Amino acid sequence: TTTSNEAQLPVCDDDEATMAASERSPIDVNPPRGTRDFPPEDMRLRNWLFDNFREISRVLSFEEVDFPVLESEALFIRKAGEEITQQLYNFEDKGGRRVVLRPEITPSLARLVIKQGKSVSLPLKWFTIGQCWRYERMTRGRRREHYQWNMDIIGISKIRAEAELIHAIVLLFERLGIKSSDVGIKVSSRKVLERVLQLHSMPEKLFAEVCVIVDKLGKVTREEIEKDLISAGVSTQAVQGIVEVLSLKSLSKIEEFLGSEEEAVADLKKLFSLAEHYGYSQWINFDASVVRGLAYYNGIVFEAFDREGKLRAICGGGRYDRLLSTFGYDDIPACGFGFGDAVILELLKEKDLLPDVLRHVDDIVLPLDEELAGPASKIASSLRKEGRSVDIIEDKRLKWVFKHAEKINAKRLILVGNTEWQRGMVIVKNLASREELQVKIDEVASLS
Ligand SMILES: Nc1ccc(Br)nc1
Repeated sequence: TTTSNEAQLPVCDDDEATMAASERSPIDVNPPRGTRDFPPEDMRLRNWLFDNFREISRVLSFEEVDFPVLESEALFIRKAGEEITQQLYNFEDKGGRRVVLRPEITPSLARLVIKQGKSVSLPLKWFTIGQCWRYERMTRGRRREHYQWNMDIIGISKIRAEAELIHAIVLLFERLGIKSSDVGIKVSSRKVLERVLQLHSMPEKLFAEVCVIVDKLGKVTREEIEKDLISAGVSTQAVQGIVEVLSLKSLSKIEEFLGSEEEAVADLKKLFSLAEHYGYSQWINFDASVVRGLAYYNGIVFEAFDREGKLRAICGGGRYDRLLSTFGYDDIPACGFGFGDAVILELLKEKDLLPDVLRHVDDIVLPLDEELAGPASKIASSLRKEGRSVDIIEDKRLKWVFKHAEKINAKRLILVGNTEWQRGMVIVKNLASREELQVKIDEVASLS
């Protein structure tokens, strides 16, 4: 009851709970717009892909790290007009802090490198697989989250770092059955563009914004790109210089254009030479139009693409030697890549390379009567302690159990029956050979 000066309390949980289900308006059971659920069959495929990411990270001797999906918005405030910063999933938390669901991993990794400071010895080779977010108006109906495998090398200024990262990507493709005839990796260096701007006396501060604009090549018209460059303050001569250099189709043409002393040329020659020794030359090719869309790259950049040109970039990355100073700290040379979980699966589907990731269980334990629930538990427990996966089934007819066993690819069916139990035995049915044995209870677990 309430006195006159007490506000009428809202309907309390009990009332809500006692309301008949039919009176509640049903909640929407779909996940939030642009996000995905992973039911078992999708989760098995995702785990299969991530296990491959982990295996390549292992053979490259990278260490796994992780970061919060929630980050300070300050980590991603950049002025270069990147799509990624224009689509921040940002908000103010209950403490009034400006936070984001991270759109990428690299800034978090840089933050941890800074935080760990002198306590870690360089070089660092870190990897992670993490969910990244963007808030895009759903007009385009694109996803708002995806998982990215990130590999980063911190503290190596030599081209070895880029060569190692590309090796990881190539090994991953080969491990998944993808061939160099299916996929290529375009390689260039932002130092090419940087030099063109210098030759046209363009201010250094325009560099990042120019790269972000030029990255739209192939996505928007050339006219739009030229217009954006002009409005960013690039002179018409510099725009022509950019257009000319981006159309050069070979490293030798770049060398002719910039001169063989250019750092960009030396870097790229070194990378292609190392590629020969790694044995992955057939996977990479120079393409001056590759700049990638992140503001902080300053050197070699690369991206993998399907040669049929049906899909978006499969992965991409590059050198970012000057990221840490944008956070107010001393720079440390770094490079890395991000590899999303979506395009690769589209490619594998296209190439009919998706695996059959079926559910597998070792044993089904079936008590044949109610009062055998305990004995069945004892059997299951002993099997599980031996590391066998066990599915205890109750209240199901044998016909259903055999169907279920086939669906989950069970190896054995263990029937716990009264008569046998009284004699200290159970029935073990090998579902592949159909062989049936009576086995002593304490020998079931050791029987493989
Ligand atoms: N950066 C980013 C985040 C989320 C998705 Br989906 N795509 C790109």
